[in-house]
Amino acid sequence: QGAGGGRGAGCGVSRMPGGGVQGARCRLPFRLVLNLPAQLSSKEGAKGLGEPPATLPTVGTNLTDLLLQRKITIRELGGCMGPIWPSYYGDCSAVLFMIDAANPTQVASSCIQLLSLLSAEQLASVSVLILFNKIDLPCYMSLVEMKSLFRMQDIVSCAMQSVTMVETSARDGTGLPDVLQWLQATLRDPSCP
Ligand SMILES: Nc1nc2c(ncn2[C@@H]2O[C@H](COP(=O)(O)OP(=O)(O)OP(=O)(O)O)[C@@H](O)[C@H]2O)c(=O)[nH]1
Ligand SMILES: [Mg+2]
Repeated sequence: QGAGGGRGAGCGVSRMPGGGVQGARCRLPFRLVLNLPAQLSSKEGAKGLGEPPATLPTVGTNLTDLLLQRKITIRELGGCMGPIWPSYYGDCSAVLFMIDAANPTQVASSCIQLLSLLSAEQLASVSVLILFNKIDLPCYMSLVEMKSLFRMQDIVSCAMQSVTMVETSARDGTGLPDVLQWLQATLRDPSCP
């Protein structure tokens, strides 16, 4: 999800250029992280999110620092980088798996990618938040529809991880306070790696 809207100076968030991996441009309905509003900081909490930043197509990988209880770095990996996602698993404390809820043609490939991620040994003790994004679009699929299409009940009951789901719009900011609360609670948990 376009993480290029960096305007972090003085507001608790800084964005850095990508880590050097620049994949070919392609659009897939899933990726690992999201863009959070630049106003995000531990002082302001979920109530101070303000206007969401602009969204942009994902190119390669993007890094964003958030100041919560401590500094955390969010790495966004584009869907087309799926083959090299595992190289980042070892350094991961939480996973945000973002799905394009307005793209029914890619549900199957998103589901396969999700299953592969959930079955990775290195992520066995890492909590996972699934974001059904783009719910601002008129054609988006509801949470009930997405859960049914993904057979989410089966996936969650077989997963080693704690799996949570939320509907979001990176465009208008819907659901982002929930994402922030989940991140804070997850990272506060002593069992978080
Ligand atoms: N309407 C709407 N558009 C969004 C939202 N999030 C991102 N976009 C836009 O959707 C377009 C495609 O972005 P993505 O769906 O992230 O696809 P991509 O970045 O090309 O590829 P991946 O992130 O690797 O899947 C871009 O122009 C984004 O700005 C959203 O919540 N709502
Ligand atoms: Mg993207």
